Amino acid sequence: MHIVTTIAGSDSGGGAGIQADLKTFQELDVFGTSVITALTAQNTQGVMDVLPIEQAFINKQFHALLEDFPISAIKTGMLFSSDIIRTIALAMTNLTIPLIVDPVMIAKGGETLLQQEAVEALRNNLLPLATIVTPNIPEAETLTARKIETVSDIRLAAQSLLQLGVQCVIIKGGHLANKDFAVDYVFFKNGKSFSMQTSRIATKNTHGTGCTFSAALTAFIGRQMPIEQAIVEAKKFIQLAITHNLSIGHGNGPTNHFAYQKFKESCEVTIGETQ
Ligand SMILES: Nc1ncnc2c1ncn2[C@@H]1O[C@H](COP(=O)(O)OP(=O)(O)O)[C@@H](O)[C@H]1O
Ligand SMILES: Cc1ncc(COP(=O)(O)O)c(N)n1
Repeated sequence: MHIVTTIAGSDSGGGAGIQADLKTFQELDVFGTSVITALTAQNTQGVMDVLPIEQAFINKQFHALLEDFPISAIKTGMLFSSDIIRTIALAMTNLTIPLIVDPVMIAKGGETLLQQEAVEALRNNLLPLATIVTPNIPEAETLTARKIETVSDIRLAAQSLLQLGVQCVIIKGGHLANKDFAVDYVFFKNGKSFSMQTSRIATKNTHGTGCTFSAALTAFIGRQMPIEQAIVEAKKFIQLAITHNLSIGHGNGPTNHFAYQKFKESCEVTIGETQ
């Protein structure tokens, strides 16, 4: 059994954060463990409050796992403050476990999940340790201090993130103004790149899409799948989870983690260039 870890915030509403990650891990046959960085009082309508966990206790959770389990992949989600980021970065130094960083910044409702002062720590302390970073467009803009409107802007932003030492950058196009397709762009340190296109699903139930995508990626990497195949399978997982989304709650409902195992054979991802 492969063991993977999510270092993220708790979403009491169950659609994003630690809860989305563990549900995704379970569906993909890996044993999920967690380091909780913050509690959120949250539902499909928004985040009502955030309670960050003390640095020392975050450290204890992480070391409890590292001392006991042969962890095969780690992902980070909501990290909230520069202190929390530095704690995680310090504990990750000298580990050779693949690290997937989902640079979560703002909830769908606009609430802050990463303090403004923490962006520098994310760039300078954590990204150099990352195997893969998965920003959406606004996150990539914040991390690179560049406006992103075209595919050429996406390529420049990815190059600037690769220069920090990340092995692979996936810029997710969920926020691009394309009503027909959801296209993500993948860039590797060795210069290789490709795009992944699926049909865009017209739904408001996209709570937790970024968390679920990066959790699926972490599970496949943890299962030792080759990195390019893991990225495409994670795109299938999120496409099916959005296609079969759950209309629960009064706001933006969550995605459906059960869909991949039922429908994966029928899901098409079109691979293209990044021009
Ligand atoms: N309406 C949609 N239909 C299909 N795929 C989508 C849709 N919205 C987002 N995605 C996909 O979900 C994943 C998460 O993207 P995104 O929503 O940009 O992340 P985040 O939740 O971090 O903002 C990406 O693979 C993106 O292409
Ligand atoms: C605890 C927590 N972590 C992350 C998100 C972001 O969710 P999304 O994946 O929709 O960007 C969230 N709303 N809450």
